[in-house]
Amino acid sequence: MTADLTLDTARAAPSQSAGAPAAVVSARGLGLTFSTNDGPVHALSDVNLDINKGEFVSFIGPSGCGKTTFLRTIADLEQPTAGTLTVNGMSPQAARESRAYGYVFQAPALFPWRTIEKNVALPLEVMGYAEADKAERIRRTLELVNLTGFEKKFPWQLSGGMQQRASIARALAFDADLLLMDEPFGALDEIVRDHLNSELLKLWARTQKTICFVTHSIPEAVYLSTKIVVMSPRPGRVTDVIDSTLPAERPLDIRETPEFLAIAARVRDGLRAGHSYEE
Ligand SMILES: Nc1ncnc2c1ncn2[C@@H]1O[C@H](COP(=O)(O)OP(=O)(O)OP(=O)(O)O)[C@@H](O)[C@H]1O
Repeated sequence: MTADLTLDTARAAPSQSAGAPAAVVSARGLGLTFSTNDGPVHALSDVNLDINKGEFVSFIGPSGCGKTTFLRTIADLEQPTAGTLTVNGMSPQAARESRAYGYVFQAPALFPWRTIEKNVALPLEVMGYAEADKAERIRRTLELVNLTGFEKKFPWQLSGGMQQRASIARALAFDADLLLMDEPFGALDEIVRDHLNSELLKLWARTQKTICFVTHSIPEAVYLSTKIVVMSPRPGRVTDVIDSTLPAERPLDIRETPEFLAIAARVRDGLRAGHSYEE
């Protein structure tokens, strides 16, 4: 069953100032059907969702439930075939043109022939930032992700976790308020992932960005998020939206608390309900 997806927008995110929450992303009846040689693929169906300023929202669900498609639609890399989607109150195209978001991909996607600082500089070069401003932004964002001192290294001289931190720095360099992260830590081992999760939470608290984060991991989703969006495939739809009751301050051992485990259990139930083992 598809849950009532009209969300509680009154619950203030930690970084939000008083007053009506501003929806950074708003989807109403959003659908996206791909036409393929094998017939239509319903990647997204009737998605209704508001993501407010300063929220950390995770998208979780089995392979093919439309998580990446939803992120790509926000980023104007895919076009909806039904419903509406706004980003900062604008069309996704207008939001993209106003550089509303930074995108962090599954793999670090750094250019191997560029140093770390030159990789972070890339979007700033494309956008024509002045030299001094560019240098200051590179310094600041590398400091944010704890990569000060690694400016002149090449990506292949860094560990996988450090490379992914450099990708995050690149996505943050031009001060977009919205960060779209598609399974950024999926390929990393658990210890590194734990570390990056807690670093990401600190970074989020410091920068007050709105973050949309795709993951397959229940603990990761529960640990990071103010809101967890559970999705199911065929057609890709939202089956549950969980507002986290965990405090903003989250040491890693919060994952053993009853409150954490209760949220994780609800996510697991949502995933089970939408999962077919026959396919
Ligand atoms: N360009 C495309 N053309 C046709 N079908 C597509 C295209 N992109 C995605 N799909 C299909 O749309 C559905 C949703 O895909 P999507 O990548 O959004 O899922 P996902 O939840 O991100 O999966 P995963 O967890 O495996 O990354 C899948 O059935 C996929 O095969």
